[in-house]
Amino acid sequence: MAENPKIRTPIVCVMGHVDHGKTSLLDRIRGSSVVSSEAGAITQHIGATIVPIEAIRTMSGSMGKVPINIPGLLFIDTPGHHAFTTLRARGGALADMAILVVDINQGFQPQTIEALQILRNCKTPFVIAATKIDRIHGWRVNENESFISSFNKQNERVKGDVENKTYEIVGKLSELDFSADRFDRVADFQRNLAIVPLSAHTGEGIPDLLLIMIGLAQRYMSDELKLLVEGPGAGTVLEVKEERGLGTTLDVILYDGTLAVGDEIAVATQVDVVVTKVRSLLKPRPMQEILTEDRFERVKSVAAAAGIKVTAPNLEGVIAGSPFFVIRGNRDEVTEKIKREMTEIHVNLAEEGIVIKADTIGALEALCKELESKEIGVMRAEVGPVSRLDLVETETIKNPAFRVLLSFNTPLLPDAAEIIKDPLYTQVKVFEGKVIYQLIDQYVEWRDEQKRLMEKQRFEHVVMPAKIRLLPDCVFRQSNPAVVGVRVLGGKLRSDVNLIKLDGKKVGHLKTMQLRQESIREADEGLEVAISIEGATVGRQVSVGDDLFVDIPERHVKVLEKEMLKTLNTSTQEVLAEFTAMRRKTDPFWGK
Ligand SMILES: Nc1nc2c(ncn2[C@@H]2O[C@H](COP(=O)(O)OP(=O)(O)OP(=O)(O)O)[C@@H](O)[C@H]2O)c(=O)[nH]1
Repeated sequence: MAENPKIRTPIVCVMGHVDHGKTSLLDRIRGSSVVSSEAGAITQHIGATIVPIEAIRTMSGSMGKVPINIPGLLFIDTPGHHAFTTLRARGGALADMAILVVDINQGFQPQTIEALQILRNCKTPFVIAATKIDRIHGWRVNENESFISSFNKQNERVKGDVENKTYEIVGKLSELDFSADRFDRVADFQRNLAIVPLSAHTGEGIPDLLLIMIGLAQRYMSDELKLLVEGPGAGTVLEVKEERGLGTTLDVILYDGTLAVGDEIAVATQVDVVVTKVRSLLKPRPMQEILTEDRFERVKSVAAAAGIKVTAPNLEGVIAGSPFFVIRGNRDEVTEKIKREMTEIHVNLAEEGIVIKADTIGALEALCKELESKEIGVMRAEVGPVSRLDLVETETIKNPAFRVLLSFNTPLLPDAAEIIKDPLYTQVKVFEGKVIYQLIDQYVEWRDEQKRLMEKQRFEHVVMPAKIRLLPDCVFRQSNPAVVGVRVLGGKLRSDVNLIKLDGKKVGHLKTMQLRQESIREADEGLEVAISIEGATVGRQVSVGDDLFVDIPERHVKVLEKEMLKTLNTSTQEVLAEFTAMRRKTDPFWGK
């Protein structure tokens, strides 16, 4: 038995990219724990597997000599970050710790990064399981051995391969600001992530993984794991299931206190809180009794941490992820608490920002936190599918960059899907996705592109600096309008601008521009073009050989100097400097 029974079993969730081996790892851990325990020592659970400390000690042989006061580890059987974000306790993740599975041969994938972000935001301690080492070319299997012992038996090439692949993972993690190393080289587990190379198929490295998890829990989490065995049960609904002959049942992970038959309990439905009485508590039958009629074994009570099936009246409509509390004379307090947990997201909403919708409160919070870390404000965050009303409300957001709805893992209702097809109905931009960071990337890419387009439009209307010289023998018409040949000395000459002399005196309005009889809108430095000037007569306001500036309004100079300077070529920058120097001779603050 555990030396200190007051610490409860830490709850562990396995996460990682599709097909990287989450289920295989869980199966292996389950299988090995059955094999390593004395018959009957294993307690069966619903929706979860408890690996008792004795099993971990047996598996790890001499490695497991360290004093341990944690009763074991409880693995949630459903892997993935959806489970992680849906299963909540006290406004945070239900899982106390996590294992992030990374296929050592494939390295990081989109969902690996997403899981990392979720874990970082939830401040959940975790370990990296670098799986499938048995697939490394030339690997010699040493079934169920510790990683180090099996690694030392490999040839140099294989060793080098493992090292390189591990370093690739270290490198990727460092890009994401995590400091990590192979577990046996980590001195401070609070600062550095441990990477445990292992194989779910051969069991190599599994003892190391379990020991590291135990070590982490007992060194850094003892406070959080203090158990109130005597208190009323608190848990999270893992699944709502119809069972033959039993009706609607709840699979519950109890993380605190005790739960007994006859207890009054409170759980949430989509719209309300249900208070009901526990009819029975069920555990799966041990393997050897599987043939008996009843698939479940009835128990009178359970203490945390445990996975248990609960039957009771009125459970229809209860939702997975709901809080589960035993009521002991504090009914109102408990129902209020559940209502709060179901609706309250622990994030800061911004005054100006986008709208987000997600399938669960946990997912909503994860998305919100990630957006916050990227300094993207969220004005409204809600659980549920995207409705027409959501779009109508998003439409009222003034800033077009925020007139956006991110829909994470939740469907668009038909009426909403209908109107987003037609830009006449709604200008709301909707992004849908199942991977948080990809969803955010899509939005950011769109937003930056919109910004570029808007800037481009604005900049197109800015009068560009240019300096020109009237060429000799090129006066085609004296006046009304004057038509003359000019050379662009610098900058960018565009039509429809006012021309002035170098001392600021007005000349006239450059109306049109031609190059070899073709109308053009723009001429760069060095070009010789014919221009028409309204309001000027050659010989009066201007003469052949004169140099002229394009007159730039003061507020355009501000935009040019403050926002566009980097986009201007050297020649244009030089003309701008010359022009502003002329203006600032009489007014040093002109255009500033
Ligand atoms: N050789 C080898 N194959 C493995 C190992 N772990 C998993 N696999 C294989 O990899 C594939 C995917 O493994 P799963 O455990 O189903 O992966 P998963 O991450 O649970 O997949 P999803 O639930 O679809 O996200 C299966 O074909 C497994 O047999 C391992 O350690 N070694």
